[in-house]
Amino acid sequence: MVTEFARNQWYVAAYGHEVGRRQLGRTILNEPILLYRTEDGRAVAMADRCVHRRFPLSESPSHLVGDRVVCGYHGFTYGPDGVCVAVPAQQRIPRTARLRTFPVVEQDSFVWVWIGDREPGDVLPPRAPWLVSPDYATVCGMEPLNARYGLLVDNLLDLSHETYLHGGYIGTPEVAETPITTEVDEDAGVVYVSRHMDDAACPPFYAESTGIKGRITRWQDIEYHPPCLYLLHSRIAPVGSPPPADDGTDPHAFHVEVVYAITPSTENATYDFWAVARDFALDDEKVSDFLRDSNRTVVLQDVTALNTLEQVIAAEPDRYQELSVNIDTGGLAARRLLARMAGSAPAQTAVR
Ligand SMILES: NC(=O)c1ccc[n+]([C@@H]2O[C@H](COP(=O)([O-])OP(=O)(O)OC[C@H]3O[C@@H](n4cnc5c(N)ncnc54)[C@H](O)[C@@H]3O)[C@@H](O)[C@H]2O)c1
Ligand SMILES: O=C(O)c1ccc(O)c(O)c1
Ligand code: FES
Ligand SMILES: [Fe+2]
Repeated sequence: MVTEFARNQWYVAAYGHEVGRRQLGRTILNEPILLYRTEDGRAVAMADRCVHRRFPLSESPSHLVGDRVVCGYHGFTYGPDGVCVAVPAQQRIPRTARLRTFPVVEQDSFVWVWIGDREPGDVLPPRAPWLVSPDYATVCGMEPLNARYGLLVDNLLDLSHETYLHGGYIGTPEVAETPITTEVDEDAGVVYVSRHMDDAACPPFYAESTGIKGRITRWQDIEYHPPCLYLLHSRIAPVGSPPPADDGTDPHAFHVEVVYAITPSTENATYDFWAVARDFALDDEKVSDFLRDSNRTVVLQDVTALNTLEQVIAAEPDRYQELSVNIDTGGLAARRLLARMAGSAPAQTAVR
């Protein structure tokens, strides 16, 4: 699986609601990053290391004064552009006293940062509009993973694991039993994996939230925008319901957009951002509470499994042998695109 990082890409650093008038520290692609919001509401990102003696500016007693951040060790003070504006006991400020800043885009409830040695230019992060749409109700969270990000990519691109890891929540026998189709849009660099189950058991995650009592038609349409954004268009309808109409309306079905942002922190740590947006029961707080708790449990089941796998793989000699089968085609396509983005040849593994 993939461990090299794709640089010159957008990565989710935080939810917008996490970035405010107190400093937040996140490490992304091994870069310690300080995040905070200026008094006029702009999210800023800069190196989380004082140029003087490396004290972290996200850690107390470092603190904000207006839009400036004051280092908590000897008082070096920096503006939101990273430039040092004051050092203790002298007027002269060395020209080199400045923090590297990172381009920031706030979009679809995420704070995205650009990590690389080039500027993003007009490249924007991929979209997840449901998370801020009035036509959807969204619950979200983030779990830190003590595992390399490629393990989470593999996990999310192959949902057959739901039958085994997530029984009683989102898994049923039909998920692992139903074959998938995989397509890659090479130009856009997007991987599509679809699994359409015509007649399946309805897992509690959907039975409780939609109120459906019997068996269902269940579509899982994955759209992975490497490196960071994963979308699962989930369509649930009572078995035998009509498909979406030609004009795109789909009144007989329930739709859930399951969004993950996979942000590598270090070689063996990852931020696992998750969000579940639904187009039904919009004002029902009980449904929101249920989906939030249920999805957090699902995420923690994956976190536990992937943390275990990380220990196993970290202890294995390099070039250990994997065996891939049909369910892995999406994950292998993702690895190929990620390796291309990271500028390295993908490790070959034949699908048998
Ligand atoms: N899925 C693929 O294999 C594939 C391949 C290439 C390009 N694309 C492009 O990706 C995008 C999505 O493709 P797709 O095949 O998933 O789209 P689709 O229109 O076939 O719908 C599939 C998914 O979209 C959701 N959906 C359908 N009607 C909806 C409605 N009225 N409201 C809310 N959700 C609804 C359902 O959850 C369903 O799982 C499209 O722009 C398509 O052109 C998809
Ligand atoms: O397949 C699903 O429906 C589904 C729902 C919630 C998740 O967090 C997920 O990973 C998959
Ligand atoms: S380490 Fe920041 S002022 Fe000394
Ligand atoms: Fe999972």
